Amino acid sequence: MMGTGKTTVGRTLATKLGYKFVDTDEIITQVTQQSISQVFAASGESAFRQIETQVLARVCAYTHLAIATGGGIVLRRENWSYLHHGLIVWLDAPIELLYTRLNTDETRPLLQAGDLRTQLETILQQRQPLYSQADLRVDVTLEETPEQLATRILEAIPQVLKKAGEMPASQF
Ligand SMILES: Nc1ncnc2c1ncn2[C@@H]1O[C@H](COP(=O)(O)OP(=O)(O)O)[C@@H](O)[C@H]1O
Ligand SMILES: O=C(O)C1=C[C@@H](OP(=O)(O)O)[C@@H](O)[C@H](O)C1
Ligand SMILES: [Mg+2]
Repeated sequence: MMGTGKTTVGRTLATKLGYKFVDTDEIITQVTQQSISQVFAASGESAFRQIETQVLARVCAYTHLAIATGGGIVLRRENWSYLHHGLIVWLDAPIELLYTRLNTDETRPLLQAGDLRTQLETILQQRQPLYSQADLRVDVTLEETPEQLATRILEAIPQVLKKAGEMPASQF
């Protein structure tokens, strides 16, 4: 979800892994030469989603890469086939934490109209079933630094891989 720390923690996680790092929003900004807000304003959300899918389709092919996506990446079914090239981490954060972080933020076009708490609740409710399809869920707390969160993710990954290895062939 927006504001959970994907961009920030993803970068730290990549460093810890010795991986390269990309953020799909940053690539979209580079390719379009526009901020995310400008893309939404000039071309609309649906055009943004199309570019987002194209970017994900490219970056998912790489190994040794940590990818931070935008929180809406889960919305298109097509994106899941690309996401599943890797291990999908869901940073799960309570509304209050998101509110604290995004209260004065103007860079997320989907949160600029109406009451922020209501907006966050509505979007999170719609997306929760999609986020829960991730391989690993990590609870985000206000106290933990990006560094600490990245360490916790790293520590949890072997368990996810072990579980996947234990799955009977019929699950695939
Ligand atoms: N663990 C953290 N502790 C404190 N602030 C954080 C943490 N993770 C992210 N932030 C801050 O919260 C805001 C949103 O983080 P960001 O990485 O952009 O989230 P996302 O990419 O998921 O939308 C940024 O201002 C970032 O500096
Ligand atoms: O959740 C979303 O629909 C979006 C999340 C944003 O990225 P972050 O999740 O990094 O804020 C950005 O892609 C765009 O504003 C739409
Ligand atoms: Mg981000």
